[in-house]
Amino acid sequence: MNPDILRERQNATFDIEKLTNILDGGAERTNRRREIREVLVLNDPDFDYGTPTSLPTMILKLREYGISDPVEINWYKSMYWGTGREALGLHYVMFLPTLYTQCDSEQFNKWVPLIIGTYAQTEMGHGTHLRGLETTATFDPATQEFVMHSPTVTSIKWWPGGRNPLFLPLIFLSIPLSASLFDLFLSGFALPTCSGIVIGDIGPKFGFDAVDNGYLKLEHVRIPRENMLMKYAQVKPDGSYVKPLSSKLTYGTMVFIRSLIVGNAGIVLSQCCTIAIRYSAVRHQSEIRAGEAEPQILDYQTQQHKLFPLLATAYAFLFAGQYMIDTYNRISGDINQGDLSEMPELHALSAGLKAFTTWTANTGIEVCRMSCGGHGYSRSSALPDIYVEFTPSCTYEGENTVMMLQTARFLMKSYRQVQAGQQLSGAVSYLNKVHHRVMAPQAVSSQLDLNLNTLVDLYEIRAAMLVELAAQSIQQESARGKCQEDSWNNSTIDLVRASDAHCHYMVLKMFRDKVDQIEDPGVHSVMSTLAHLYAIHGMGNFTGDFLQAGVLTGAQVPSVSKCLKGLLAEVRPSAVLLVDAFDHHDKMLNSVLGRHDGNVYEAMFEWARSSPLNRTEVHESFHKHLKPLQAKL
Ligand SMILES: CCCCCCCCCCC/C=C/C(=O)SCCNC(=O)CCNC(=O)[C@H](O)C(C)(C)COP(=O)(O)OP(=O)(O)OC[C@H]1O[C@@H](n2cnc3c(N)ncnc32)[C@H](O)[C@@H]1OP(=O)(O)O
Ligand SMILES: Cc1cc2nc3c(=O)[nH]c(=O)nc-3n(C[C@H](O)[C@H](O)[C@H](O)COP(=O)(O)OP(=O)(O)OC[C@H]3O[C@@H](n4cnc5c(N)ncnc54)[C@H](O)[C@@H]3O)c2cc1C
Repeated sequence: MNPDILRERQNATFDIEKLTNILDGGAERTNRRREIREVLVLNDPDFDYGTPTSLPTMILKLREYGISDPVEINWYKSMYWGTGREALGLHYVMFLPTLYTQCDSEQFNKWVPLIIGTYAQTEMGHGTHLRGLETTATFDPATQEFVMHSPTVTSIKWWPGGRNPLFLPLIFLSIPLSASLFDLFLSGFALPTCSGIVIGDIGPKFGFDAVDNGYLKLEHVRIPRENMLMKYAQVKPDGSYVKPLSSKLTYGTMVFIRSLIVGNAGIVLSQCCTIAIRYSAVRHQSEIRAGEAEPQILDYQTQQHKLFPLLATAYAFLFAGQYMIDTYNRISGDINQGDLSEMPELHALSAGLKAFTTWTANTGIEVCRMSCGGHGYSRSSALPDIYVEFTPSCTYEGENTVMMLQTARFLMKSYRQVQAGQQLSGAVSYLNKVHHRVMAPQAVSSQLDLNLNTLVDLYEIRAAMLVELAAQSIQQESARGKCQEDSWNNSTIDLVRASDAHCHYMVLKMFRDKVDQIEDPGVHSVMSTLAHLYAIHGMGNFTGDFLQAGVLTGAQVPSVSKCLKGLLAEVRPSAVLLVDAFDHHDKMLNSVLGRHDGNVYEAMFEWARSSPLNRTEVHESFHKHLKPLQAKL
């Protein structure tokens, strides 16, 4: 083991295993996760980590081991595929959940165990604006069929992931918005068995290469009436349409995946922090005091300022992810029972947190990569690949700006309800104080009050102020004679800013609530420090907001920076231990820089020597191109 890493792991001030248990949701789940990882994947003789693993093998293994719990399936798959994406991930996270939530019982029994499918909603001309989708589904009572048609080039379905040319059951969204299971069994390779179908691949992408994203053009293709998913809406044999309780029930799968993405952002950021902080513990460079040995780069304050707030953010997002999926499960259970009362809040929370966490993590991955210098740019670090695979999450499942505006829509509606004298509950209950002017800035002492509860209150006041400012912008636009839509559009910068602040407050509040639940004194202390660091770092980034909200004075601004520096120094001794607690296995991280043993250089040399470019002493291109050229000179 590298001596630096060894030293970093001595004198731990908290029980790492207990922190890992908290992240997993208990010691039993940690043990089960490790059993799946060590016994069922790594020690499985059929599993050769060096070769691409096949989906059928994985599915048969899951059945052989009796793994059916979605969380355990995800543990198995994440070990199986490492940090990359799996080819048919969309089948698991969108196609199946749509069947589970949108099929009536007869359809469920008919399709769920049998097919692998994709989710074809986006068209070349529309991804965000679902009410703009052009694909038509016209019911023909004479034949009891839907005629599916792509009337324009912009209506061609574009992006469906895992568009396996062999067969292609699709969840299809078409006008009127309904989800029809569009069974499309193609024989041969991409040669449709029935006329009217044109499919193909949309071509090379920025990354996401494990997933083949395709296109699908339909020319009056007929599918049975029974292929419309009929749990919430039905078309009867006589052609009459039974409306769903809410047209937004069709959007349910997107809410589910957005809820998953929140925790996934925390996982990906924790992977990158593990790599960058372990590497920063073993990398020595330059000097702090002349004549002394080159220090660990983790001892540079700027390196700590790059990485430790991200470390705190990774923990914050992991806890937010737990809260999000628990909230999703609770409210979707109510929706299943016909109680749609909290559906708007679930949509606003999942949309906002999906955007907030993916934007932050996306930037954070790049900070981690650049903090590793040149070696961070090497594929051996795994950081470039992690970035390339994660960055589309800011676009798919709801483009982030649009998602923030959806949350803003809910905040404005809530603000208007408070103005009308209603009492709010739930995540926006803090807006009640705005109406009663209880939100007046607290008497801010000359010293920064570092109590975590106080910091949460300050974030709450900041969010409320920005919600009120956005609402006032809309009112001012209206007062200038703008119509409602233009007043909204002319305020969208303020609206996104208000949603961002609302999400920031929510994440800090969840972090504080999780810390309050931690009983072990050592773990509580180190997590409390990280929560403070998360809050103070945000206050440093958005000082203007806190000044504008009147909860920070100009005289206090220097103490924000001073406090931040103190917290960085406080985290320093525990940094490696805090990433160890994420418990990412070397095989899954697949990073020379992030190895648990810290033996980076030896591993990097081996990694480079294994490159195909080094298979021969002299590359064949010399003999093929340079040598003949030299002979002519
Ligand atoms: C295990 C780890 C997993 C990690 C992640 C793995 C990733 C896998 C790979 C993923 C591959 C990608 C797949 C895709 O991208 S699939 C396609 C995704 N597409 C979208 O998300 C489309 C985004 N657009 C929309 O959702 C809607 O168009 C939008 C919400 C933006 C607008 O809808 P609409 O125009 O119909 O509604 P309005 O804005 O007019 O609002 C009207 C009211 O409806 C409410 N509303 C809107 N959506 C919802 C909803 N989903 N639930 C509840 N309510 C909703 C809205 O709030 C309005 O209400 P009020 O009138 O009361 O204000
Ligand atoms: C890797 C990847 C995988 C995908 N997989 C699938 C899949 O399997 N199935 C599927 O159906 N789709 C899939 N998609 C498509 C994805 O869902 C869409 O790209 C996404 O919904 C964004 O829509 P868009 O591309 O139309 O972007 P647009 O909405 O055109 O965004 C372009 C710009 O317009 C802005 N904008 C749009 N509307 C507004 C507004 N109302 N207010 C302010 N600004 C606005 C956006 O903020 C953005 O800056 C995938 C996409 C990617 C990148």
